[in-house]
Amino acid sequence: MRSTWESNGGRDCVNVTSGLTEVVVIGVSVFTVERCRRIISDVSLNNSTNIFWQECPVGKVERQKLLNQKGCVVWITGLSGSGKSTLACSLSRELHSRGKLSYVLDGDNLRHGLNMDLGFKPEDRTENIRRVGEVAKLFADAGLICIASLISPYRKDRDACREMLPDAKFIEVFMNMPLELCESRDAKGLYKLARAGKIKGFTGIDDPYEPPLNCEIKLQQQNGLCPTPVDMAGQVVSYLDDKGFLQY
Ligand SMILES: Nc1ncnc2c1ncn2[C@@H]1O[C@H](COP(=O)(O)OS(=O)(=O)O)[C@@H](OP(=O)(O)O)[C@H]1O
Ligand SMILES: Nc1ncnc2c1ncn2[C@@H]1O[C@H](COP(=O)(O)OP(=O)(O)O)[C@@H](O)[C@H]1O
Repeated sequence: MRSTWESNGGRDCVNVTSGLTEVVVIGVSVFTVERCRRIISDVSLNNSTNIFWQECPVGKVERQKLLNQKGCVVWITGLSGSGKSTLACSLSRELHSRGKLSYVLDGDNLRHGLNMDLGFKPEDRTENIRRVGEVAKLFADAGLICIASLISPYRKDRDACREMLPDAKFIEVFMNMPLELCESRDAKGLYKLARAGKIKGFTGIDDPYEPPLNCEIKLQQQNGLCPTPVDMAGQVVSYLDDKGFLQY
């Protein structure tokens, strides 16, 4: 019998040749060398390796000039019923009327297609937000004002999207509406089902919503009244205008 010790990323690994079979011992596990080769091959098939970035002669700058605007992502977060979709539509309409190109990525809608394989477990929500962040980044690169409206309840997931979009191109809009207001609206009857225990893990009821710590725009009630969707869209448009996104 022959054996050799090798370092394996900090873990010890012993390669043993006994009779006809060469095996690899990692910790308490024993693998045949053939099995190890298959694992390594699977890893390199599952993770993209040997890939190269392709440049194109028409780039973001050219697209932005054509559109006379700068690509960015307006990320609307808040409880179910806080008015995310309503604001997204109102904002999109207002931008359109000013001749600015936008596109709405709505959580509910994306769960009918791109994200139809995902549920509402924390890891599914994280993957949901990651995918939408990547898609939003592509839209911003295309030069559009991308409006993403998702509950996006976990701060770390929203922050990960922010990191994908440097240079202040990620504009987080927090619908800071009290749970009582959202629940009283209950446009889809989901709060009622969640209170009755018929939906588990509902945001704000038995799953957490982590409010942003430093968002760009916070929308809330004033003197107990919710601003109209048009007023709220106006606040976001003013922000985009001030920051120079509505021209090139
Ligand atoms: N468990 C649970 N928790 C929260 N919401 C639920 C749940 N189950 C279904 N729904 C409906 O799904 C919509 C939220 O989808 P999102 O993709 O925005 O959610 S998340 O960002 O991944 O948390 C949400 O839409 P909005 O009401 O527009 O927010 C709900 O209609
Ligand atoms: N600014 C607002 N003022 C009054 N009602 C609103 C406002 N925004 C939304 N609503 C109402 O609240 C309900 C939930 O709005 P919605 O946009 O679907 O929320 P979300 O997308 O966050 O679930 C709808 O019935 C909508 O008409």
